[in-house]
Amino acid sequence: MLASRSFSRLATRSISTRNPHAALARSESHSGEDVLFHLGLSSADDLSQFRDVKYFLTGGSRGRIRSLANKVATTLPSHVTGLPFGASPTPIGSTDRYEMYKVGPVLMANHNMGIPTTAILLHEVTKLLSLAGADDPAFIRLGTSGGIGVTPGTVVVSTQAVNGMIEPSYDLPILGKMVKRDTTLHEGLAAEIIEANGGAVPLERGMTMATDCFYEGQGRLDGAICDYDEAGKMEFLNRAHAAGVRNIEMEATVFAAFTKQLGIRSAVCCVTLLDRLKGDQHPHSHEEIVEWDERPGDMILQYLLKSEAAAGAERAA
Ligand SMILES: O=P(O)(O)O[C@@H]1C[C@H](O)[C@@H](CO)O1
Ligand SMILES: O=c1cc[nH]c(=O)[nH]1
Repeated sequence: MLASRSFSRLATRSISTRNPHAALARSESHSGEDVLFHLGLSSADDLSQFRDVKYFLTGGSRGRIRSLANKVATTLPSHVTGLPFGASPTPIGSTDRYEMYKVGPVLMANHNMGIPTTAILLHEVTKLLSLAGADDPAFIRLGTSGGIGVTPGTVVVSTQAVNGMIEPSYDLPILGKMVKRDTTLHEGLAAEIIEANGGAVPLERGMTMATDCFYEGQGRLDGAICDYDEAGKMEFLNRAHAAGVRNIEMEATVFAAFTKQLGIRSAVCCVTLLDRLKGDQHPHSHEEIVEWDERPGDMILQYLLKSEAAAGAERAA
């Protein structure tokens, strides 16, 4: 039995940006509107359809997000999605850089690969939801990763993100100075996701390392350039494991730091496609990889169902 208190959504607050110069920047745009350039939307559009967004789900691949949007549409009850039976979600805005869907209170978009494209999406989606006046939406990244000492197919629900130096920090050069930001994730949201999963998808808690390179940054020996050896790679991976890192991907630091800075509840849930202590190339079948790729999304569907049921019960009480 779920403690409905842990899923409570009654005490909410609007998502907000933190930029005292926003009005000035807007007055400089040729039409006076705030353009969300990569989403293909602007403050001049009717953004009221985003006011009810309670969850923003993102992951690298557009195919994963498209498939997730369809699953959300068929899994959540129609009084939540607002979609007629059999309707398929269609992309919103420009699909040139990102593909974005909205199904009832669930907004979904792919972020592509790596920190820079994820940062752009986070800025523009946060501005979008702030302009729309959305209340306290949770941001969740659903991705793939390389495990460290973890059985492939396991979803790691991150406790904290660390950078490629195994430090709990997102480092961004701003105005010629290195700015370091805290990468702590929201404990309560992770606990709700794990509780809702109820053991259906194999999961572990652990730190997630985000690197700026899939090959050298993750200590792979199979890139086009490699200036270290097997012993150096294993020393790095074992050091990361000893520090509590259980998987490696390429976005968790910016995701954690950005959301933490704006007080947005966030979680990172990435399935491990291989155990990096055993190799660098994906040794598993295409079918297994496809099935594992969907696991974080399937886990989050359970969370959405429980969270929406609790919200409905609270409204009725
Ligand atoms: O969400 P995805 O599966 O894209 O996350 C990981 C990290 C990189 O974006 C990519 C590398 O293969 O997969
Ligand atoms: O090893 C892996 C697998 C997926 N994504 C990564 O970043 N690394």
